[in-house]
Amino acid sequence: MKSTNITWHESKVGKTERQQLKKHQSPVLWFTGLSGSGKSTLSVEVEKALYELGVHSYRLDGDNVRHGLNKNLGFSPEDRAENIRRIGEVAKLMNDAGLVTLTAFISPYREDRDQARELFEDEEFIEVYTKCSLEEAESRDPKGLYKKARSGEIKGFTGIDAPYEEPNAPELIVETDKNTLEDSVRQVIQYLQENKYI
Ligand SMILES: Nc1ncnc2c1ncn2[C@@H]1O[C@H](COP(=O)(O)OS(=O)(=O)O)[C@@H](OP(=O)(O)O)[C@H]1O
Ligand SMILES: Nc1ncnc2c1ncn2[C@@H]1O[C@H](COP(=O)(O)OP(=O)(O)O)[C@@H](O)[C@H]1O
Repeated sequence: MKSTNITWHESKVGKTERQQLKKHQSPVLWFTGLSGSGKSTLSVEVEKALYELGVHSYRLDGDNVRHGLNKNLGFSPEDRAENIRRIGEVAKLMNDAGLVTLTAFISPYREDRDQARELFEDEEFIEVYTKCSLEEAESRDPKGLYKKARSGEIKGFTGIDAPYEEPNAPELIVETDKNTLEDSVRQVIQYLQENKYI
C-alpha cells in the first residue's frame, strides 16, 4: 500500500439498496479454464440469458480487458497475478454496484483465484470451472494460439509450457467437452435460480 492519509467515504445508498432496486443479488461468476475451454462463449450466452431474465450484469473478458485496463501486463506468473488482482477488485466494485459480474479469464493459479475470492462474502464468489481436456481445447484452437505455442512462436502458453491449476472445490463444473453449450447455459442459470441469486 503506497498511499497514506486516505479515508473511506461512506455512501448514503449502499449495496443492499441497489440490490433491492434491481431485485437480485450481485455475485461474481468467475469462469476459469484453459484457453479454448469455452469461458468467453459460455459467459456471452449466460450474459444474454440473464438480460432476458431482466438481470443486470456485466462481463469482463481477458482478451478485452487486456486491450485497456491491463494492457501493460503480459503472461509471466507475476503479470497474470496482477491481472487477476485487478479483475478481482473491478468485480468487487461491480458487486457493490449491484451487478451480476461474469469474469472470463484463464486465471491459471489457484492462489490468485483464492485471493480474488477473499475479496467477497462467502456466497458471492461463484467459481465456474469450464472443464475441457487439453486435447479438445487444442483441437478447437479458435485463435490458432495452440498451434503457435506448439511451434514455439508463443512462449509460456497455458497448458503447453505454462501451468493450469485445476480448481479444488469450484461451486460449478461445466464440462464443455461433454455437454452442449445450451446445457451449460442452463446449468449456470439453474444454479443462480436454485440458490436464489436471481
Ligand atoms: N502465453 C499465453 N498464455 C495464455 N493465453 C495467452 C497467452 N498469450 C496470449 N494469450 C491470449 O490471452 C488470453 C488469456 O488472457 P487472460 O487474461 O485470461 O490470462 S490470465 O488469466 O492472466 O492467465 C487467451 O484468451 P482465451 O483463449 O480466451 O483464454 C489468449 O487468447
Ligand atoms: N459446449 C461448449 N461450450 C463452449 N464452447 C464450445 C462448446 N463446444 C464447442 N465450443 C467451441 O469452443 C470454442 C471455445 O472458445 P472460447 O469461448 O474463446 O474459449 P476461451 O474463452 O475459454 O478461450 C469456441 O469456438 C466454441 O464455439
